[in-house]
Amino acid sequence: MTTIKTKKFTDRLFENAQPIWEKSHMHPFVQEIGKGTLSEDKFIYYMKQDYVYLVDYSKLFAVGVQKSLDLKMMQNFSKTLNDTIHFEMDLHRSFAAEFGISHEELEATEPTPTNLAYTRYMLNVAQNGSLVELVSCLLPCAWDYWEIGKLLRAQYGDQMASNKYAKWIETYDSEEFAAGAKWLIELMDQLTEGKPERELAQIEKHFQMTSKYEYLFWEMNYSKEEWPI
Ligand SMILES: Cc1ncc(CO)c(N)n1
Repeated sequence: MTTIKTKKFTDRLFENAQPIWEKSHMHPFVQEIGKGTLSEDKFIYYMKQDYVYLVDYSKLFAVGVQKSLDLKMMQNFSKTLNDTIHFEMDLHRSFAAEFGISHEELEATEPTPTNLAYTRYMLNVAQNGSLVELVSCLLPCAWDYWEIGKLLRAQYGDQMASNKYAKWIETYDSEEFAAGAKWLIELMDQLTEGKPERELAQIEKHFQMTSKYEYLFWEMNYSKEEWPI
């Protein structure tokens, strides 16, 4: 007897996003983190922008708590919120300390046009859309960072001892970070089960859009985008 494995909705999301994700994976900013050759000024710029990004990103999990369908889901959203503001942002705080940047300076960072557009897009969907639409915005951030963590470990794992950004790779390749990404993938499949194509297409639109913003974020860091006025 042969069993037919039905394709999950997240398999479709993953496959269709590959052209965008691959552009992120090949981006010089990502590759130079992997090699440890990225200039410190670019990395510091990124840590500061990412810190204020994560403040808003965390709020999406808080909206998830509010929109949860049951207590288990609430626990998962609040755990991921907690992991983001403590575990993940500790990475930024420890790199900042290494580079002589205070917590106050980190928090006072003015988001750039790209950063602001990205977080406003997600917050708008979170506040005006459904739970599954919110998850479609959260997912590429968590999933592709996990992919990048695994990829850089596979590509440059043998050079980690001399890489000053090793802690970054270790964070996104960690069990803790993977657990959050895996939970969001499962949640997406659970919430989309039996949904009509019209709704799936809307969800995929958010997934693709936030994937594109992920790419733009790498680009923004590499060019150290600033407000022109
Ligand atoms: C821009 C961006 N996307 C995703 C993550 C992973 O949480 C992050 N730290 N920053």
